[in-house]
Amino acid sequence: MDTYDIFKQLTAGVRFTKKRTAPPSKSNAVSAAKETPPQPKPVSKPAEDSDSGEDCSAADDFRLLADTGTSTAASAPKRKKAKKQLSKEQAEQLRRVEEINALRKQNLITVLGKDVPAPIKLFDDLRSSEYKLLPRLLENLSSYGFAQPTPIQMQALPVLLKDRALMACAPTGSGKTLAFLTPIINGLRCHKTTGLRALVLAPTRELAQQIYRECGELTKGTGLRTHFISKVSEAKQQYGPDCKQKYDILISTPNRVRFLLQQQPPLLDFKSIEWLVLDEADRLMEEGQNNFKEQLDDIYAACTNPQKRVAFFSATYTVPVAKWALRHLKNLVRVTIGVQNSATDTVKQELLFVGSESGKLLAMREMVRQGLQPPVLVFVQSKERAKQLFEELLYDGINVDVIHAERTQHQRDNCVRAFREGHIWVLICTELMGRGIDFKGVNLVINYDFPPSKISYIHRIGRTGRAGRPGRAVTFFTQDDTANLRSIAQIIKNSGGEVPEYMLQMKKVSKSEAKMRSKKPLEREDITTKIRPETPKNSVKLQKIEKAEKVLKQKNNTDKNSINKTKKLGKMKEQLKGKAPLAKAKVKKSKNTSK
Ligand SMILES: Nc1ncnc2c1ncn2[C@@H]1O[C@H](COP(=O)(O)OP(=O)(O)OP(=O)(O)O)[C@@H](O)[C@H]1O
Repeated sequence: MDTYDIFKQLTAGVRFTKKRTAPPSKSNAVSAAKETPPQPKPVSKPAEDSDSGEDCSAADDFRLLADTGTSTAASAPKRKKAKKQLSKEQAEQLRRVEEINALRKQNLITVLGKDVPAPIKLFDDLRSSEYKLLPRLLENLSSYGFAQPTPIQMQALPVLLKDRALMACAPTGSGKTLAFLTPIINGLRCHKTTGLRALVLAPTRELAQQIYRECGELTKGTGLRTHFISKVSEAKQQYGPDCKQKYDILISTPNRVRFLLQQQPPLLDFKSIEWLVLDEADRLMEEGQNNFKEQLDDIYAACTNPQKRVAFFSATYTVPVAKWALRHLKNLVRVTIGVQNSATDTVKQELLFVGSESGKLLAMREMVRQGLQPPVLVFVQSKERAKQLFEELLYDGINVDVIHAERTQHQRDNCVRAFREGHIWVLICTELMGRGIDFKGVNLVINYDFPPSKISYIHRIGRTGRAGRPGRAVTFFTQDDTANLRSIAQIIKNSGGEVPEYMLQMKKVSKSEAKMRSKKPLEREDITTKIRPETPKNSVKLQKIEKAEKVLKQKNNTDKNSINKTKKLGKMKEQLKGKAPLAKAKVKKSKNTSK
C-alpha cells in the first residue's frame, strides 16, 4: 500500500472545498521519491508527436509505474513541516538530496522507482566502499581515456551495481554498452568453472560481435572468459557436456541461443545465469513473424536463477516493453536520459525532396559531385535495392561496398572491418545496420529510402553524431513518402532542427497504418539508370514526341522558339526512356527542401 492508497482510505467520504490543499494525485506521487524534496520536473516529457503507434510516451510510463506503486511521495505540506524541524542530520540529508537532484537535472536524467541510488560524477566514484569496483576494471575503464561518465553511465552504473533491475532509455551513441558491461564484469569478478553466468543479447550478429569486442577490452586482466557464438555448428564442442572450456559471459543473438537450447540434449545451460541484458530491448521484444519475442520467451524461461539481474537498454521504447518489464521485473528502476524516443541532438538533420525514385540517384550523384566527406552510411529498404545501388555507385567509381543479410558472414565481417579501417568510404546497408553499430566518426548518414518508422529513423541517423561528435543526416523523400513525413519532421523539430511548417501540419497517420507501414516497406521502382522497359503508355507518348520532332524538323525553323521546343522534346524523350529523370524533381526540391 503506498501513500496514495493510505490517503484514499483515510479520506474516504471526506469532501474537500476548493480552498483546501489538493490531495496528492497519483502522478504527483510518482514524480517525487519518498524521502526527497520536490524533484526537478521530469525532463522525459513525451515527445510532442505520438502518431506512429509504436511509441511509449513518458506519460504512459509514469502511469504504468504509478499503477504498480513503485514510487511514493510525501505530500507538499508535510515536507514544509519537516523543513521547520530539521535536525543537523536531516539538513545534511536534504542538502545531499538537493545536490543529487541538481546533478540529475543538469544531465537530463529522469528516474522512476523506489530508493534510486545517486548518480556518480566520475568513474573514480566507483572506487568507494559502496561499489567496490575491481581495481583492474577501473584500470580498464580509465584506459579508454574518457574524461567522465556519460549521463546514462552516471545513473545506470550505480543502479546495476546495486543489483537492481533496470530499464534504461538513452540517446544513440551515448555509451550504453559500457553502462551494462561494467556492472556485469564487476558482479562476476573472476572466472569460475560453473558455466555461463551472464548473457547479453542483441538483435544482430554484427552488434553482438561489437559488444563482444568491447567486453574483451573491459575484461582484460580479470580472468573472465567471454564467448560469442560465431558458428552454431561448432557449438557442440564449445558448450556440450564434455566441454572442458567454460565461459562466464555469452554474447549472442536470440535465434542462435534458442537453437542451442532446443538441441537434445540442450547445448546451453542457463541455470546459473546471474545477469541477463537485452541491448536494443524494444527490438528484441517485438512480436510477430520474424521477430524475436518468442525466442526471447524461451530464453528467459531457461534462465531459472531467481536472483538474476535483468537490464533492458535502448534508445527507444514501446508500450509493450514497459508493460512487460513492470510485470516481470522486481525492484525495477527506470532511467531516461533527455526526451524519450528522440533523435540525438548532435546530428544535423535534413529532409531532401527528390521528386521521384530516379531523382534519388541524381541527388546522390550530385552530393558525390559536390564532395562527400567519408565515411558515409547509406540506408536502403531491402537487400535487392542495396545491390542495385551498389552496382550504380560502383559504376561511378566510388569507393563503395554493400552489406545485407544475403552476404556470407565472412563477407559481412570483412565489409564491416574495411569500413571501420577506412578502406571503404561509402557503405550501403539495410536495416541490419540500423541499430547499435558504432562506426567511429561516420560523418554522414543518407536515408536513400525513407525510413519505415520514426523509431527506425532515430536509430539509423544515430550511426552518426556519436559520443558527442557532430554528424549529419540527409533523408531523401518522394511524393510516395509523405505518410510518414510528418512524424519524422516532428522528430527533427524536437531535437532542435528546422523543418517547414507545412510538414508539421500534414495529416496524422493512424496507428494501424503506421504499424503496417513499419512492417511492409513501400514498393519502389528499381534503382537503375538503365533504359526502362517501355510501357504501352510510354510508347504512345514517345510516338507523339517523335511525331512532333519530325514536324519541327520539316519546318526547318531556326528561330529561338523552335530550337527551345526541339530541346524540350528531346528532354522529354530522355525522361521517358529513364535517362534524364530529374527535371521535375529539381523544381520541387527548391520549393520543399528543408534546411
Ligand atoms: N564516458 C564516455 N565518454 C566518451 N565516449 C564514450 C564514453 N563511454 C562510451 N563512449 C564511446 O561512445 C561511443 C558510443 O557508445 P555505445 O556504442 O555504447 O553507444 P550506445 O548508447 O549503445 O548507442 P546505440 O543506441 O546506437 O546502440 C563508443 O565509441 C564508446 O567508446
